[in-house]
Amino acid sequence: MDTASIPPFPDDIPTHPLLVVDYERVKVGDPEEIELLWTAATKLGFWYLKNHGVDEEASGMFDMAAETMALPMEEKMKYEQGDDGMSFGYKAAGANAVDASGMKDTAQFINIAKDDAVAWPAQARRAYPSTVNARMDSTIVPFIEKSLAVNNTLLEVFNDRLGLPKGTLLQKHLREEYSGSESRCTFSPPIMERQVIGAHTDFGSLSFLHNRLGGLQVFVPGAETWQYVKPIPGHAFCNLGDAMAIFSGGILRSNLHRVVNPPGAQGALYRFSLVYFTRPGNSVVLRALTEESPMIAQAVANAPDPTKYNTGVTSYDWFTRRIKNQRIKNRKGPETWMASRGTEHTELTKVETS
Ligand SMILES: O=C(O)CCC(=O)C(=O)O
Ligand SMILES: [Fe+2]
Repeated sequence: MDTASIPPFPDDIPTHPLLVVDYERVKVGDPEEIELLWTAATKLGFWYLKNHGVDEEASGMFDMAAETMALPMEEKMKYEQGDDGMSFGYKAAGANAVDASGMKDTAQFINIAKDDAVAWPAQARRAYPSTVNARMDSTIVPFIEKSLAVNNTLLEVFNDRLGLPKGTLLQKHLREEYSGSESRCTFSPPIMERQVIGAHTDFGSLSFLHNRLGGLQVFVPGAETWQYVKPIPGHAFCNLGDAMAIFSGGILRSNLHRVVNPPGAQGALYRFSLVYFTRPGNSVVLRALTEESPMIAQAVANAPDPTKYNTGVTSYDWFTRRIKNQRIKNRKGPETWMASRGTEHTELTKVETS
């Protein structure tokens, strides 16, 4: 998409402001910037990240997404992710529910496993359309490698601020271990009446999101309504997912968000978005790291429901359950949607059908 021709995000609709974190300053250990990141991560779990250095690779990924979405449907469906709870590959629009009533989503996805980028040119997890293979070397591997580096830097900051022994969080996100980590490109047509992606918290640890058009909304704790967050050129969005909320005993927030048709003049356009998701290794058990950090032990001791931080399941099980129960083909009734829920399940269930 020609970014210069994108109509501006309307200036007359309310948006939720996010803190702007400078990646370069975080990387060199600037204490003020780290404090800002910590505030963003503990209050809302969403922030802008500038100076991340991944814009060029992101731009290539948008091109790859356009090339892939333009393939004949029959070709794309050869790489469909299926109904067993795996998310790598292609997802057709309408394959997922967006709410308890079983309303269908409007987004197509092309998701590429971190494990396939690392193993390339060998295949680790699955095969992809020719448009993906053609850009593995030039675009996808560089995008995933850079995104991994950014997310790992942020994970190390959280590790230290949570009082965890050095390397504890990185150990749970080993490059060599298979995981649900992946890049995702989404593509959705201008449809006002339906949600693009239903309300959810992210399934893994850290999401690094590049948006050109609006449509992303957050449900701010204590607020009455969904609020747009505005894309700013050169700024990515970052947000934390369920695994970090659980590891930290709720100190870090995995906030609810959803995607609707972009507002204003942007609403007439087809929407692409791009995320890199860092998720824990498949074997990692999702539990609060109370033995590793007195701060986390304290947070769990003070939590209204400490049991929710001891899930008893691996990252693989958590992820598979959530993906699988979103699939329309697996739907039996509202209980299937409920079975797809993450850490927001207990506190914010009521907003999910709104
Ligand atoms: O497209 C977006 O703006 C966000 C996508 C998202 O929340 C997701 O894929 O988890
Ligand atoms: Fe998300």
